[in-house]
Amino acid sequence: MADHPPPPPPHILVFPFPAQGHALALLDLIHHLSLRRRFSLTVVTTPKNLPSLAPLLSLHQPPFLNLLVFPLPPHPLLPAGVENVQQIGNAGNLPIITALHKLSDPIANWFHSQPDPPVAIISDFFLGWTLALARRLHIPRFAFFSTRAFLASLNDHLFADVEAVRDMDPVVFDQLPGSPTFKSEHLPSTFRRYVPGNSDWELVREALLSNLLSDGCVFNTFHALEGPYLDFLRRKMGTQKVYAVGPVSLLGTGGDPKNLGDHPGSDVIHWLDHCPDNGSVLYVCFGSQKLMTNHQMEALAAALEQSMVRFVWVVKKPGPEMEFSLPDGFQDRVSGRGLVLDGWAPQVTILNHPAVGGFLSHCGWNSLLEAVAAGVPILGWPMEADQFVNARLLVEDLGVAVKVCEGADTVPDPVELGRRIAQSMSQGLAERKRAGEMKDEALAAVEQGGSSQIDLERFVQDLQKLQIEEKGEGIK
Ligand SMILES: O=c1ccn([C@@H]2O[C@H](COP(=O)(O)OP(=O)(O)O[C@H]3O[C@H](CO)[C@@H](O)[C@H](O)[C@H]3O)[C@@H](O)[C@H]2O)c(=O)[nH]1
Repeated sequence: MADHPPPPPPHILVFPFPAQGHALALLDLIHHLSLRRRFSLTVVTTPKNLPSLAPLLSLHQPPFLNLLVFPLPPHPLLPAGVENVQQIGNAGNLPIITALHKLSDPIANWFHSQPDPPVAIISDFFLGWTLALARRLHIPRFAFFSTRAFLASLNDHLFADVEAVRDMDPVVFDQLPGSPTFKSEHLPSTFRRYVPGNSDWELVREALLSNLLSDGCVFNTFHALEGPYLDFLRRKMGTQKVYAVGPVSLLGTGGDPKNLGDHPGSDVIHWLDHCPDNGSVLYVCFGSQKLMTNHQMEALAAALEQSMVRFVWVVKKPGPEMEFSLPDGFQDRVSGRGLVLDGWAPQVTILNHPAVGGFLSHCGWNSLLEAVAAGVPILGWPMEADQFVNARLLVEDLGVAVKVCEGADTVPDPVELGRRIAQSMSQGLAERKRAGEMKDEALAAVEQGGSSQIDLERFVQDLQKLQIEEKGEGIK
């Protein structure tokens, strides 16, 4: 008897959230899932977000990687043409989440028109409403977290009973591992900005609460960093389908900005190549969406100048036509030891350059993990979102970071910040040794037999079983 042809690869619908700090990590995971052609993935996006998928599309094509493009539904808080949080900063999260929710029906209609519809949805944790969509379509939903496992528990705890913590300060989380305590001003921005009864905010609240009710959760973290929180989530969700697969920046080049044609990175690498290979360069970057005020820029410029350290500083401009405000003559005075880059840099490549030995960061989770994976100590300036909570882990619990400033609107004292920078870049820094140890743990996690590699393979196998279940081939 002739052999049956192999079944087609499982079709999965993937829905990234259009913010670089969310999407790049999921693109790295998509890249990994697309390798060896084990899946047929359909990625939901909007027209203006297509360029950010270019690196992925240069590596994978249909039928293994497909796009499903919808115009972004309008929202009164979204200026025309804005489709990504990077364009308007953190305040863009709410209207973009709400606008994307309106794609529920169009996606369901598309699903029903497919000869081979998806057997699962993998979607960003800001898109928790996709759980209701998945239930409608009778398929499982896996939440992808571009941030840490602890944040999932924290958000769930905060939004489950808002009143219980509303007036508490500090807030004690005695049901979470380690019973952490945070000042209320350090809690995630989504919670601090939440307006009870407002329909957009209620959607966000429900979406965040849907994550731990989903069929599984995938985290850009690794066991050695967050073991107790991952175990807590497995108990809370009552499933082993909690996968820690990070650092995803080590998985491949799915979202690596160095592949983007309009963000050339060769000049900065060339510049770094001419610096001594001794970790003497400080890399300064505050993620993809934080726009600093002129006063903050001036203070930081003065601090960098006074520190006398070598540096690469990525400066985000207020608009394509606008200039950033640096003190007069600054670039001339730091010429040869400081490089200012306009808007975007190949961060992962820079962090892994041997000349780089420190990272002044806002403590966005991806930046932190990328620094950990590169063994670079962090000089933390947490500002908003989950950044205070992340800084706590890196500074107090793991000892790979020092805090040099805090607050989204803070204008640091240049003399003090310059002194802290100079001190932190010294070779004797204890955090430098710890960063080297954490790097070894991160690399071990993604190697064959490592915790993240095992979880990734579990995830792949669990997704493949769905196809077999769907085709009625016997997995119970
Ligand atoms: O010039 C740049 C700037 C950023 N990046 C990349 O962009 C990502 C930025 O992510 P992250 O460090 O997490 O910062 P944000 O863009 O600010 O991310 C948002 O989303 C994260 C979670 O997904 C949160 O942890 C942050 O607090 C929140 O601000 C990282 O992969 C960086 O490598 C570059 O490659 N080049």
